[in-house]
Amino acid sequence: MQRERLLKVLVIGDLGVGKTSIIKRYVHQVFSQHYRATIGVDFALKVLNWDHKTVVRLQLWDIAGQERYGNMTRVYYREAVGALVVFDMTRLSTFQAILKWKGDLDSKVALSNGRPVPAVLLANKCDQRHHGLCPKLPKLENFSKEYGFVDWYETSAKDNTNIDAAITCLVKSIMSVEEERALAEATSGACKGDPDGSVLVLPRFDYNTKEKGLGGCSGCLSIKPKQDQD
Ligand SMILES: Nc1nc2c(ncn2[C@@H]2O[C@H](COP(=O)(O)OP(=O)(O)OP(=O)(O)O)[C@@H](O)[C@H]2O)c(=O)[nH]1
Repeated sequence: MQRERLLKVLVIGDLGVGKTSIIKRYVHQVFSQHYRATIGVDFALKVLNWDHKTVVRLQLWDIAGQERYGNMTRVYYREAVGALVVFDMTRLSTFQAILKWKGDLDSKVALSNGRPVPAVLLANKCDQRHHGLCPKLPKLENFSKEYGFVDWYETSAKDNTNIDAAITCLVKSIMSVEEERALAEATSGACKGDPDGSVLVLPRFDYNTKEKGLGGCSGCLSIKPKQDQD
């Protein structure tokens, strides 16, 4: 029987960097030049046949760039297991904001062992490279390592460049964290409710009622939202 994993992934970054476009390209294979700012948060779901025994339900949370200074973000971040942190290659200010977004992420959600949730850095709109800031950017290879990103990609939602590759990289990283956790629990016998590791252990989001509930064993969630301080 196939196992199901529900993964909540955040897509964060400044206003207009292309978060919605990246999600639409990935989930629906479409792109629009038309810009309509996201209000609050939007969701998209993609189901992946990850391997012969696992189906991944990837829940992409499209968080409005304008929410950066809002009070709602802690709720959005809760129970996330990974993030795409996006900037626009043609706007330096959006790159300068990357560390604020990464800091925000790390301060609001962490793995149960206290480590940061996996995050991949996306330099979006690479089709506009000729108007871009490439010479002004630090080497993203070094930058992404230094600030704890799993990896980085130059992407274009418009041309469909590296969108699949970047998201697959993030999911791989999340799944390997999951495997490590499952292994640790199996060897320590910590998870009493799921002796054979076959139930869904991540939070579920009901798309019909828009309510969150826990799937499987609530005692062994792999992510732990930090305490609310708001
Ligand atoms: N050339 C080019 N334009 C892009 C790309 N991705 C997004 N855009 C354009 O950039 C604008 C903003 O894109 P959105 O996807 O709405 O940006 P967002 O980050 O979701 O914006 P907020 O919801 O306001 O935070 C739109 O006009 C898109 O068509 C890309 O890869 N290349």
